[in-house]
Parts: sequence; C-alpha cells; structure tokens
Amino acid sequence: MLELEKLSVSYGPVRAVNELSLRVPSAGAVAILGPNGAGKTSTLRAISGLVPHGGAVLLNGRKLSGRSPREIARTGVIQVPEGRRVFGSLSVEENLHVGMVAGRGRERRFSISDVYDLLPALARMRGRAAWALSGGEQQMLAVGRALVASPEVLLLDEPSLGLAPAVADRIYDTFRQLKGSVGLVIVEQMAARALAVVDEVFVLREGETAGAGAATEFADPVRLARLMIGVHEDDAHPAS
Ligand SMILES: Nc1ncnc2c1ncn2[C@@H]1O[C@H](COP(=O)(O)OP(=O)(O)OP(=O)(O)O)[C@@H](O)[C@H]1O
Repeated sequence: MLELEKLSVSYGPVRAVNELSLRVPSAGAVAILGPNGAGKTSTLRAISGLVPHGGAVLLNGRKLSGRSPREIARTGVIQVPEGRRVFGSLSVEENLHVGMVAGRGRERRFSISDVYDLLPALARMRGRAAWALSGGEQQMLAVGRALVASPEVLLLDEPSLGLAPAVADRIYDTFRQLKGSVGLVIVEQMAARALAVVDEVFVLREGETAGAGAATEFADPVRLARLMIGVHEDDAHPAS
C-alpha cells in the first residue's frame, strides 16, 4: 500500500499541495484529478523524491520520504513523467534495457517480451530510434520502460495529454490490463478515461482536496467540473 500522510509541497512562498492524505491499496487504482495548477504533478514529484515535501510518503509501511529518487525507484515506485521523456537517440529496445536498471535486485515482474505482448506496436518498432516515434508511440514506450523496472506502483502523469482519442484509448486499454497486478496512480485533467479504470478518485483544487470517493461518485461530468473549478451546488442553482 502507498500512503500519503498530510503531504505538502511548497515552492518558496507558493504552497502547491497542502496536507494531502490518500491511500493506494496494493495493486489498487486511483486517479488524482484537477485543473491546471491544482498540485497534481507536484504530488507525483514529491512521491518520487523529485521535490522536497512535508508530511510523509510510505510504501507498505516503510517511509520513502527523505530518500533519493533513485532509491525510491528501486522500491518499485516508478513515475511515467508528463511529456514522456524517452531517450530520443536510443532505439525502442535500448530504452527498455535502460528501464530495467531500476528493477535490479527485485523480482522481475515484466520482461521486455511481456511489454511487447502488451504493447505490440513497440515490438514492430524495436529497432527504431525513439525520436522517430509518434507521440502515442513514445507514450507507449514510456509506459513500457516503467514496466520493465518492475513497478509495484506506477505514477502516470497525464498519460493521454496531446494524444489522438484513439491512441489515448489504446494507452488506457493497457492500464485496464495492468489493473490488479500493479498499483496505478493516474493524474489527469481530462477525467473520463481515468474514471473508467480507477476505483477511487481524489479531486485537487489549489493544492487542497476538493473531493474524494469511489469513482462511481464522480461519473457526472458537470458535478465533477464544478468541483474542479470550485462552484458549489448552491451557487449553480441560486435560490430565486
Ligand atoms: N518549480 C516550480 N516553481 C514555482 N512554482 C511551481 C513550480 N512547479 C509548480 N509550481 C506551482 O505550483 C502549483 C501546482 O503546480 P503543479 O504543476 O503541481 O499543478 P498541476 O495540477 O500538475 O497542473 P497542470 O495540470 O497544469 O500540470 C502551481 O501554482 C504552479 O505554478
């Protein structure tokens, strides 16, 4: 289980995340939704050790806070950053070999051939330089690279950003297949696809939790949008 206990992130005077608490059960799936600047990426970066934070992050009861990003990756908490960040000059297969490094010393959960089975487009392009892949293919490679690192929890930062709808659907099909074997924390601004995969939702607004509960409670897009932008039901239907 991944636990955030009153996680706070500040950049100088800017409080990006304020005392966020949430739990991701082992192999469970949660979404963190929210508008621009809500603190979603800062939350993932804090979990991965990329920015300092207050409060605590624990994996299976053991504190991750204070450890380096490399040490955290070696515990099995693997981030797929926004914008993919694959190694452009390396081939698809070489990128996957690089990803395996973070999984060393732990039981291998996904081999390169497992990744090719899950994402067949990558198998067809295994020798191609990553810079020559489309945005969607690069996102698949970023997910594949995270999988060969033997994740216990995958942190996915806006995995559908900038992708054509059909390609985003394909990526989300993969998450559906992974559900139940890997913990998933999916950060999105566009909620619909994430809601179809996750069990629980946390809505952030200006660094605060604006709502939390079962994914089914957030199925109404109008209610969700109101929650994200901070319009209360009473404001939306003022008494005449
Ligand atoms: N390096 C930084 N220095 C200063 N302020 C930052 C920095 N990174 C983020 N912020 C601020 O922290 C707040 C939260 O940003 P964050 O990127 O976590 O939000 P987000 O919900 O991921 O937004 P988006 O959906 O636009 O990526 C914003 O007000 C942002 O301007």
